[in-house]
Amino acid sequence: MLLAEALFHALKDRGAREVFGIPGDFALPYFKILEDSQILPLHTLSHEPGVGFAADAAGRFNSRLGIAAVTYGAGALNMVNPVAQAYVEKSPLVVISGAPGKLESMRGLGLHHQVKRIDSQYKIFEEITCAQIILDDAKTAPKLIADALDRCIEQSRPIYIEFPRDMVAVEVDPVPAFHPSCEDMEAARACAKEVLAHLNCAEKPCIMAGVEVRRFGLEEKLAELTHTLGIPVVTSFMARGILVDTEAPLIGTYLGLAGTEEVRKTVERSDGLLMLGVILSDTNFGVSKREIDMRSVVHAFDRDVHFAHHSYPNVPLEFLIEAMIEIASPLGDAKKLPAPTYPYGLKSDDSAIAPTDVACAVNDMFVKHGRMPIASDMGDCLFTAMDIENTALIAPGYYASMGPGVPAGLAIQATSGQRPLIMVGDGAFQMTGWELGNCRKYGWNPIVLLFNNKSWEMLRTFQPGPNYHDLDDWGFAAIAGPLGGKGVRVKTHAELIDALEAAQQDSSCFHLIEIMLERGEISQTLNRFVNAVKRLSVAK
Ligand SMILES: Cc1ncc(Cc2csc(CCOP(=O)(O)OP(=O)(O)O)c2C)c(N)n1
Ligand SMILES: [Mg+2]
Repeated sequence: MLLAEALFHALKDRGAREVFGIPGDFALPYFKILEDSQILPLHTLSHEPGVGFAADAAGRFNSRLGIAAVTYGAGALNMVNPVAQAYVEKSPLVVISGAPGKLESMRGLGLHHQVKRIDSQYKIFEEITCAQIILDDAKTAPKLIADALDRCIEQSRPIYIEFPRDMVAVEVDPVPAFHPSCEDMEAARACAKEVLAHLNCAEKPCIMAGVEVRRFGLEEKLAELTHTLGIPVVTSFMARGILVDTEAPLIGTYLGLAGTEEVRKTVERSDGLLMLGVILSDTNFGVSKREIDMRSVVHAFDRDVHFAHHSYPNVPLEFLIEAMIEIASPLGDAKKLPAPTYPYGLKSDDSAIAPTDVACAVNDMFVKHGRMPIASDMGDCLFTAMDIENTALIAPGYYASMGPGVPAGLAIQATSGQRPLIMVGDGAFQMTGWELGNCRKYGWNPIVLLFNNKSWEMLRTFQPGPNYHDLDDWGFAAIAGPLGGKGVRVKTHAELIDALEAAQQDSSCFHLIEIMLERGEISQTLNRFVNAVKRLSVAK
């Protein structure tokens, strides 16, 4: 078969459901084979940052591979930021970049889209991917692809595939099937026994579930384990939106001083905290009132399990949880643990809207129409999402780049068929919100909540005063129509409630609800977060 077909079959066999991309002359040959072969559907978007955010989100949502296909130089380097975000937030993103053919790179001419040297792009992607390959040899290409894709899956991190345009149609053998690296189930059982003994000795055991639980598709298994154990389960900030509709005794999301006191005390006062797949980042732990004593923590991450003074190497999270399920017995009573609480019942009146009112209105809408998956951008919209009842959430909770909101929402619908709720600030919408213009051709119809405070408000809360936080009023609602959707600007509770209901009643296109907020009007969670950061930075 053709090398490009072998690559696309390998991606599909390992769970990829679609490709997001923008072609260029170095990529046209493999794009043509992608279209002709119909192995995977192609969704083109308008700007490579959107392609990267969308492909990353598709992978996160399905716990499968996300595929971004671009051209050399101007395309691939335009996508560095989203790939970096995928790397630190552990997303299995596959970057395919077209590239010059063997002969043209030997003519001694500077090629268009080339930077310093022909391999400059490869070197840049070495810094933000866990594996990099160049498909320049028909004999070795199938095995190279198999090994790189398997590392993408097992490490849940991006990989880089450089595809010279004179190689796409060479005849090759099929790519070998997924082959897990050796895992020692006996080591996992020994580790599980020690973890459970550790929890058993603790007076206040607690489990914190992190992003790896989602990335490796372990929510059901973790729910089974934690329901048996009957001890409190929290998610990290990054992992908000997992364990939805499961029997896990989930008491909330750990946000340190920015979250609820009950969750904070349960975590920070635990003498037996088990962290499963949790990224040790400032956004997950930066506003802890009390440093978590890592000597009493067991931390399973990146295929290692760390105790205070020793570790078990190469114990995948799936194997550890399986081994714990085999021998787990109750340590507490799940029924006695408190469930998270959320705001409901927004009054339909002429009051001005505050961010927390948006969460309230969305919760009311979910009660009436059913929950929706949420894609959130960085900004107060993400902190507001913490007050929305637990539902699948794709958000940049660690690397914290602006821009993923709209592309991620489109990806959720492309890859799952579910109508998403997108939450985005006006600043972030100015960056990638225009991808909504692609909804009509693909029949996507997200409901978009645009928090318009005419401001980079998050930055203003950290640094009040300068005018450079002020944004102009772009009148976003009026732009929705020409982009193929419907837009409405809302200023009161009643207008917001009516706009949400209208959007629910009309699935013919995307609905952009431009929510006007006063500058300085921020969510309670962001307010607690900023106060905690300020207090802790003074205290140190
Ligand atoms: C790609 C990128 N460039 C700059 C920044 C830095 C930043 C973090 S938050 C923020 C303001 C966001 O404004 P928005 O109106 O979207 O939301 P809100 O604060 O609620 O009003 C900026 C500029 C980040 N994170 N990513
Ligand atoms: Mg704003």
